[in-house]
Amino acid sequence: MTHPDPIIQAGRTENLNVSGFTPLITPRALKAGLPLTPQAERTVLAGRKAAQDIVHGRDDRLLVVVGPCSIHNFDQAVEYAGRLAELRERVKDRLEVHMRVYVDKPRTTVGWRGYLMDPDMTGENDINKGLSLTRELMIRVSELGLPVATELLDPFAPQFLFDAVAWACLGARTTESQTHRVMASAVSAPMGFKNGTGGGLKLAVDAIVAASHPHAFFTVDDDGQACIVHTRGNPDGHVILRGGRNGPNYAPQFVAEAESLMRAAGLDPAVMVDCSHANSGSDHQRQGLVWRDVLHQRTRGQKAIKGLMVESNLRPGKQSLGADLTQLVPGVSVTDACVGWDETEALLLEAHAALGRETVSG
Ligand SMILES: O=C[C@H](O)[C@H](O)COP(=O)(O)O
Ligand SMILES: C=C(OP(=O)(O)O)C(=O)O
Repeated sequence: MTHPDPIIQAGRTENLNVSGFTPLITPRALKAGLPLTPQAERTVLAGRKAAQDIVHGRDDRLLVVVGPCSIHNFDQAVEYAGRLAELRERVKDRLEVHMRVYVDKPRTTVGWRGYLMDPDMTGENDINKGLSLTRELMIRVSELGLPVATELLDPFAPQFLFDAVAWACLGARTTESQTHRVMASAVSAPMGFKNGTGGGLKLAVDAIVAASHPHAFFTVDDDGQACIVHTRGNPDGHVILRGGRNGPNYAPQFVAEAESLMRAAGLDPAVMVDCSHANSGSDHQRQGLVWRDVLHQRTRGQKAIKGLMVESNLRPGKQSLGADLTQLVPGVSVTDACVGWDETEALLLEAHAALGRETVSG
């Protein structure tokens, strides 16, 4: 007698929840079509070195990672990058400015997964197109002399994109993930590790220690061949305070706690504060308050503060992603609310002035 359930009839035990497989371009083919240009390469190398020097205390400037919560439009991202590249030049003696080119979005439950995963924002998930557009954008941004900062989320993405990345981070949802820690150990760029969504700080320091050691994991090589990667470990990790379930964590006692946990782990103390997320209660109008408070701590002598992060876009606020994409307002975030360009410029200039006074008094 045959079983009534067709799956049991067929005797299948795998791919029961898979609706299809689509071939993915190889890293080599993607890079051959969109090679890193010499100018972009110079930006990546200089951006990495500057961030490494800041993290290890060899450079007194502040690392500023600023830009959209998520990229969703190529031209708007290039316009933003053009403005930020000019501003970077004006403040570069005291601030090392990198642009958030965040294309792979972790979600609390479900939602649009970002430009890399779904560049058309239709739910079609044309990842081949997302890879190509993201790579082209990262190269364009780097060619402006502006280093690219991004979140490391999808396990295969670095092989396609990370030659164009100057600074990377593990987000609050993945800092405790073994998969992501071992991937971080392979990354050539300096990396920030956020505290967990619950506020856990020790787990970020544990992640830095884990990622600084050699590991092995599996992924694909440049030819798309499945392979085991053996890593050396990433020595350039730092903590990012982003607040947690119990509220913000940018106040001096949290910075001091991060500093002492890092010292206890034998690491150079290096803390970046994310002015957004739980530190602003996701209210973009509060990012400036956090920015000023942290700057004040730094100019009053808290040298473990090495960086600041701001979610910023051409225009302030956020909009929801409806079915009719023609209704989207240009330059407004479709994920977390961002400060607009004018405020971004004001905040960076204010920091530049404040750090000038630090030099004079320090
Ligand atoms: O920075 C982005 C978001 O905070 C994160 O991706 C989670 O987003 P969600 O809570 O809207 O899903
Ligand atoms: C997702 C982000 O932040 P977090 O991991 O802190 O939520 C982000 O910076 O885009």
